[in-house]
Amino acid sequence: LNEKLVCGYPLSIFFIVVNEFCERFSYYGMRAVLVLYFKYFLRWDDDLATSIYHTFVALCYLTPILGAIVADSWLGKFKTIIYLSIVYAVGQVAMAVSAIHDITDSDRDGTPDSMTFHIVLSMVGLFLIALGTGGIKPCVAAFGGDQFGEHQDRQRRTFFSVFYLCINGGSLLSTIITPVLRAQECGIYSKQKCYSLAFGVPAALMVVALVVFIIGSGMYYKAEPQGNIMLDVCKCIGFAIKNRYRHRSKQYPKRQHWMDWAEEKYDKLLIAQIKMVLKVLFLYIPLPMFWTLFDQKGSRWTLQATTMDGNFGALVIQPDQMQTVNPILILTLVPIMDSLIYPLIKKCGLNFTSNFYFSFILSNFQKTLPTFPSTSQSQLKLLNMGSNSVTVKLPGNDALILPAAQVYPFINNCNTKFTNLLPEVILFKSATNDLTSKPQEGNNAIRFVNGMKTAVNVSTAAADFGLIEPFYYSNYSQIKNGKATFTLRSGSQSCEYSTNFGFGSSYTFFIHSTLVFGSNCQDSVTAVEDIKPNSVHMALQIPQYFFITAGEVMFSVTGLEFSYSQAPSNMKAVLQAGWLFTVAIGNFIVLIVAELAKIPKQWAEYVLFASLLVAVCVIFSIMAYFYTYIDPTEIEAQFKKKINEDDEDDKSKPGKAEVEMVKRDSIKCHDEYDKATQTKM
Ligand SMILES: N[C@@H](Cc1ccccc1)C(=O)N[C@@H](Cc1ccccc1)C(=O)O
Repeated sequence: LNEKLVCGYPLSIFFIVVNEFCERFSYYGMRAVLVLYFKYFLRWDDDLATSIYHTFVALCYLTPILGAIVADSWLGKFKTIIYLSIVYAVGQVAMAVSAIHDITDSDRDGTPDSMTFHIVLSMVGLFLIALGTGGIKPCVAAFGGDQFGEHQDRQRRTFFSVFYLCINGGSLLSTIITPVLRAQECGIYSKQKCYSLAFGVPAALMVVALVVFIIGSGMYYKAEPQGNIMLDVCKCIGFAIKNRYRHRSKQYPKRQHWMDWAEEKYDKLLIAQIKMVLKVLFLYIPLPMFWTLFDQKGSRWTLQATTMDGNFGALVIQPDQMQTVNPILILTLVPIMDSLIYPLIKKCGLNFTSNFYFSFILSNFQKTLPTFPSTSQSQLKLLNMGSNSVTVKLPGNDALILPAAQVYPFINNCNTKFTNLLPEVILFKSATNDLTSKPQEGNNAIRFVNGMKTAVNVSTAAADFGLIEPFYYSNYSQIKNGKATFTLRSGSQSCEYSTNFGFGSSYTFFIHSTLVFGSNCQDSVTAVEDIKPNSVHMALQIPQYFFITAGEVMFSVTGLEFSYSQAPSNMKAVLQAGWLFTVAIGNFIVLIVAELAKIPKQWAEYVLFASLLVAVCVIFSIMAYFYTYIDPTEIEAQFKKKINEDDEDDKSKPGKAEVEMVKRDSIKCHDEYDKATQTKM
């Protein structure tokens, strides 16, 4: 093994953790701006953008199986990492090139002329990235683990914690930096949002990751691949099932494990290794439920943040920036957990979920949405444009006193007739394209209704509402939070109207018929709140991030190490891939339940997830209680020793019946396997 040690750690792991830092920077940085690239550069709608995004993420966790098989059976981990990193870097470069609008912008108007070129190149890029990032993922962690000797268990555990810290250090930096890069303007002929830079920097980091990994080349311990192990595993399992079926009659004695039915044909060491793998894979069955919840951070939790108030005083947090809370918490929690809380929790055996808390927060924030009309109803607003209050009698309602410059919103059946409304009372029936959900990214959706007899032009620094005809309304425009000043113009006359906005509201501003242009038209515009601003503060998401991240630290960091330590020597990467496969299934559950099944009530969906997770926690605790830790190296050594002894025996006692030998070995090896697996978890 590795001879160069620094403080008891092999020097080679330095290159591996730096490689992981850069690779995760590259992956998360690119992912942070991907949906926006789809939406604003490729001009896809929300549904297509989110579907392709989730498919890409799921693919990234499916490809580890491919990488692991190649590494464990054919190329070895080192070469697999090198080759797939090259594929990965090419994919990142393809993404960066696909985002250069100037390439196909022959008319130089700032928009690409051949969208097909950009779509095809970016899809090829994403496919290569998924192949690269997924393919190397199980290899890098397992390769890092390989650098430690048999007696360096403690150091290996610390390595997996530091490895996790590097993942989160890289992802934290990139999720802060790439959105800033994207917001820059760049271009040769015309300036546009700089997606090419936002993808280019992650591409550069991937090249750095590859170079760093190659520099460490001379220092690594490189375990040799041991043939097409996965094919052998599949054949062996298939034979065991077939053989068991052939000998199903009661006259054949039972065997301790169903895999023992492969003994007639397969090496006992291989059978023992398959038993180890199956034992761990069985324990993985409930895991996808955790990832289902965990991966909603990127989708549901970010959407939840768009309905919250992100004003932190000097700092205004954007909804997608809330995701950085996860790596920040990891960077603080991993050291605390490792040295203090984790040993304590391990002693008490506590387990918890953040989802019930999450459901509680959710039920609160939805209160800022008004009641929208059903398909048989319409939303109407009565606006008194006069200077005195008026009494209005609505069909089926008591008389209503409507003060001057006030609006009365109500929902009514479509066929209701209104008669005898005073001339100064405007009946405003909302159009079918009315906003019925919170505006995106915490913005405010604003429109104007012109109650004057002349057309009025309305504009602010951030938006132009255009010329609004008499008794007509403008389209919605998005306004950021804070103070906004609107300029109202008619011919050469103008006046200004100012107001303050929070986050995620929608307003209709009514311009009174009595408006007189001058310096100020504060009293001649009435604001009607269609959707209330977000009243629940984004800081309230921090506890739910805390709980899910604490769960991640206890579950994911240890899981990485567990998958390594419990895997037989020739299937280390395969078990890492098995762990990542549970992440892929979790993502598919999100896709199916959250995206396709479309449970009508959001709270019901969360309660469903929370209940499932609680049930899964109970099942998992029982399974983990009965799991017995094994030492694969010891078991393998014993088997190898036994096989060598038997070979010697065979040479000295020629002609011994093969079947007899298989039976005897089988009994001995079972005893050894059982002895090595006696220690409970
Ligand atoms: N905590 C995450 C990183 C993260 C950063 C920013 C937003 C969300 C998440 C993390 O450590 N990820 C690890 C392990 C992992 C977790 C979930 C699914 C697969 C792997 C990673 O390797 O990316």
